[in-house]
Amino acid sequence: MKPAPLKIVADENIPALETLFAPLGELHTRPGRAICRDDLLDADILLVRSITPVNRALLEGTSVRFVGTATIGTDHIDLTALAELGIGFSSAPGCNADAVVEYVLSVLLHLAEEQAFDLWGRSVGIVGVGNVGSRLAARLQALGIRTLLCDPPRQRVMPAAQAAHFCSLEQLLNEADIVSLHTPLTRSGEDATWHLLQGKTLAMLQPDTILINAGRGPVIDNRALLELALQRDDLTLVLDVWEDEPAVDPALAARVRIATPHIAGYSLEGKLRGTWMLYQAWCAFCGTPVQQSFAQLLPLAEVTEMQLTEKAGLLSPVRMLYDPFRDDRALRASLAAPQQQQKAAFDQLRKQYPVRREFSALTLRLPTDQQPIFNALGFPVADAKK
Ligand SMILES: NC(=O)C1=CN([C@@H]2O[C@H](COP(=O)(O)OP(=O)(O)OC[C@H]3O[C@@H](n4cnc5c(N)ncnc54)[C@H](O)[C@@H]3O)[C@@H](O)[C@H]2O)C=CC1
Ligand SMILES: O=C(O)C(=O)[C@H](O)COP(=O)(O)O
Repeated sequence: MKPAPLKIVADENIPALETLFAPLGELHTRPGRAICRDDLLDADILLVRSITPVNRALLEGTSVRFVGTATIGTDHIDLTALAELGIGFSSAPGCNADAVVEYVLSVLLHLAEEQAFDLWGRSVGIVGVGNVGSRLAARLQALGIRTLLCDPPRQRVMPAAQAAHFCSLEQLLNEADIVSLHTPLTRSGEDATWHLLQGKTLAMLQPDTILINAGRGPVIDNRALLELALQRDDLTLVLDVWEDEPAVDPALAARVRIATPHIAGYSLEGKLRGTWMLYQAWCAFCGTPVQQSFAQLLPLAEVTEMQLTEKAGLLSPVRMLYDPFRDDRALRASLAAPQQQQKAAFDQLRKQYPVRREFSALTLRLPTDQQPIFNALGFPVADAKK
């Protein structure tokens, strides 16, 4: 008897499923929030994004053998239940880390222009120095911008010489002009990040601080943040993630300078890399050869080169690739809809997100003396065409 084809159940918003997973068996796509146990009774593989809670109730009694999440974050996955049920698992570590870094860099350059401050005179405190945080630090340091790093779990396991470059959360909040959060969301243990910033820690923010959260919403107590924002109009808040997603508190959004719908990681490269990593993980899990290539997934960018004159500032190529105010306007427009439609609108903005390319997709042609700084920002550079 012919073996039954593999059954793959996947979130419909995972790109490149047709290319990478359809050849492996029967592909069934579903809205991520609707995936339920009945869908999985005879499934082999479950592929999700961050909006599907994956736990014992979803999986027990099904035939799922492998779960993949096309995301960096794993706070929606009960890893203990998966291990106890003997189900293989993979996330996609680092898949969209560069996209998040570029979101933060773009936000900072846009705010520096809007508020007329010198970014080189400010220090950036990075909380969580993993894939995202370390890459952000590397680009800022290459640009010559001062960073403060806080990552107690990493610091504890480092040689003393390296650990000395790290500081406590309190020191960071006391000294940084800009605070950017890049921890996972964890709810237990000595490094738990749930409400890492709450009344007491939020009160440590220095005057005129820019606070960015492109990690997970509940890392900041959003009610405490609103209370603080109502008292302190010196703070500039940038939120990509919200405590009760897909709901956004309109009162908080009104106090936030840049409000975006959890899209910091949504570069085309980042999304495709996520699916690609799951495909590779599945092949490794079942010992089959990798038969596709990542290169085939990634289309050439619409614009691959840009000529810059001597006078061009850092913002011009950055803005061309990613303008965070575009996403801010779209989210605010969705908040004008009747309340019962707002959550669906948040999901819709993410589902229909326009193509956004990473800095690596755009080669800048510019005078030799300008090349190092643009290169430090993350762009490939080449000599200007005569
Ligand atoms: N807004 C978005 O679109 C995206 C958000 N994310 C979020 O960003 C998070 C971080 O991503 P990665 O850097 O790739 O993860 P990672 O796992 O590489 O790094 C996280 C770092 O945070 C540190 N950490 C843990 N607890 C901490 C604490 N209490 N204080 C300070 N540091 C702590 C860890 O030691 C680790 O070094 C993800 O877990 C995900 O939730 C990731 C991608 C896109
Ligand atoms: O990778 C992560 O972690 C993220 O936060 C993703 O960018 C979130 O994307 P979705 O899975 O929610 O589409």
